[in-house]
Amino acid sequence: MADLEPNPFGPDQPCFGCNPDHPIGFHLRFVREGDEVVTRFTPGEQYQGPPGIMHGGLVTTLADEVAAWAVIGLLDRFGFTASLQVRLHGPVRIGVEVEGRGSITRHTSRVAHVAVRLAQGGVDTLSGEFVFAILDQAGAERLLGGPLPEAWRRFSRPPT
Ligand SMILES: CCCCC/C=C\C/C=C\C/C=C\C/C=C\CCCC(=O)SCCNC(=O)CCNC(=O)[C@H](O)C(C)(C)COP(=O)(O)OP(=O)(O)OC[C@H]1O[C@@H](n2cnc3c(N)ncnc32)[C@H](O)[C@@H]1OP(=O)(O)O
Repeated sequence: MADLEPNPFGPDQPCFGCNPDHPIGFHLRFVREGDEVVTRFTPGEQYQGPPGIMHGGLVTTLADEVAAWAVIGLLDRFGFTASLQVRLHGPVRIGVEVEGRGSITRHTSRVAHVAVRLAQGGVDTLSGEFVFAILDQAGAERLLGGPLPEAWRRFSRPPT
């Protein structure tokens, strides 16, 4: 098990899922366990939909972040979420630790497919399949609307 560098994109990155100082974000950190990235997160009351239950869209956001970190931590690339399919098997209870696991099911230099599972108390609450587009520097700059900071460039696909 190895801790992944918690903020490879630096202190100014704004991510809801993983910026450690985000005012309302998830503040996720990840470890690598073999071919998986793993996070643990206890949802607070601010993430409720129905009383006592985490909002399904936020559960999906949590899974999206796990999937994104599978690409970062296992492929050393940054992927932009291109599609996702999730199944919510059971409620995610507020105040109970969630374990999230992500792994790469297949990938090329341009696309990565990621499987995610979320569980509480060993019982699966979500399973999902995500597709990420891995862009070259020019593509990432077009999508982001400006130049990539130097430290982010190594996460892009080499130009073809
Ligand atoms: C890369 C440098 C580093 C950038 C770092 C950025 C930020 C860092 C800072 C802080 C962040 C830290 C952590 C963040 C962690 C997680 C955040 C979660 C992730 C996100 O929240 S991210 C935002 C939401 N996300 C979007 O905002 C994308 C909107 N969308 C698009 O912008 C386009 O839709 C795009 C670009 C996805 C595709 O555009 P496109 O198709 O024009 O691109 P392109 O042609 O290059 O496709 C390339 C290959 O992907 C294949 N492909 C595409 N889509 C596919 C699919 N659905 N299924 C199967 N294959 C697919 C094509 O078929 C082709 O494959 P092939 O080449 O083999 O034909």
